Amino acid sequence: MTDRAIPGSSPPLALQTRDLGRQYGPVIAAEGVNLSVAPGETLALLGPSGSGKSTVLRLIAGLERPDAGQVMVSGREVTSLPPEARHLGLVFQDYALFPHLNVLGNVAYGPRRRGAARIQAEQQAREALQLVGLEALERRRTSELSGGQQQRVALARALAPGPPLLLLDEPLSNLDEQLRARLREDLRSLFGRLGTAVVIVTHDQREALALADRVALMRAGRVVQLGAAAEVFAAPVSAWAAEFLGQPNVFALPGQPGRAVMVPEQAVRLGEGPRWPVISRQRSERGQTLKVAHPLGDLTLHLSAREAAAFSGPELALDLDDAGLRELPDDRQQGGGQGTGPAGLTPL
Ligand SMILES: Nc1ncnc2c1ncn2[C@@H]1O[C@H](COP(=O)(O)OP(=O)(O)OP(=O)(O)O)[C@@H](O)[C@H]1O
Repeated sequence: MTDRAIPGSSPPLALQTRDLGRQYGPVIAAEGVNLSVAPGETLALLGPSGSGKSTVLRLIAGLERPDAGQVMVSGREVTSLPPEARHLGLVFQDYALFPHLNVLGNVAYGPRRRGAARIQAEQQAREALQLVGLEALERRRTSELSGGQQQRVALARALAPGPPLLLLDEPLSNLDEQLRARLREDLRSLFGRLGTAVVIVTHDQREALALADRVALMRAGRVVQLGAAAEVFAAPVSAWAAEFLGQPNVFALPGQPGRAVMVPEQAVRLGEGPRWPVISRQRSERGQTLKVAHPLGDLTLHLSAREAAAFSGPELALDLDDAGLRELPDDRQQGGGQGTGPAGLTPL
């Protein structure tokens, strides 16, 4: 998949990868990965477990060497450089903080390593701690922090040297749902203020939609869709992509092998047309989740409390708005990206 062209006169892209590939024995972890991230832009690498997201991030970081392709950071080719020579901020899942250093010491570590004098490094560290709202805790030992606070220290540590590109691998994965939601908000506003380019790995669709300007959807080592976050979610390229992005109603088209149809809920008109049996009703946060036996397949519908009260019988009348349906290639049987072992990792 080709990313957009680089205009000649604009500032260099914060990141560009060209045909990046990495294989582990028979497993193709990344293949033909072309990404670009403009300064200040956030790109999410989204995909199921085993689809190659972390591999791509490690290749960008220099923690792994690619078998093929190139990595450019701020217009400079860095493919053969070690991580510390790439001037990147890294926050990985196991964000090990240094236990023998306090919060300030942890965050000042990066600038010190880059040659800053102690006073200057601590100044940069304090600015980074302020960005993540932890300036009051600079003297704390890291073992005396909550999980969310440790996560913020890790982020401040990555930000302190002022890297033009920040790489985050599932940065919210070890936190409970409430904290995740709060940090998601914080990160979004932080990215907006910083102007740093960000690549964030996530398998969580909501996180990608909340944080990223653009999304690269990965399956079996390949980028299968790349675009503005809202567009990717609204217009998935295939039945597999639609289901992974959370569309419950994707059905094989009868008599048309390899073709499927996606029925977005906006295309369902309740209370008109033929009546279909309701198979199940479940209470949800918003109202009710219904399953309706429709000739296309079992339709899952989310009704508000008011709609649920209005349509409470054993049957539901509904009509589909043809213009709102999307016909898609049905690639769901091709396997890959579910982390189910080599058989599930054949590239598309
Ligand atoms: N060091 C390694 N040795 C062998 N195989 C590896 C190695 N690292 C990754 N793989 C394999 O490469 C594939 C892609 O892994 P990767 O960790 O990049 O996926 P991911 O999308 O980040 O998954 P997750 O969301 O579970 O972290 C997987 O099949 C994985 O088992």
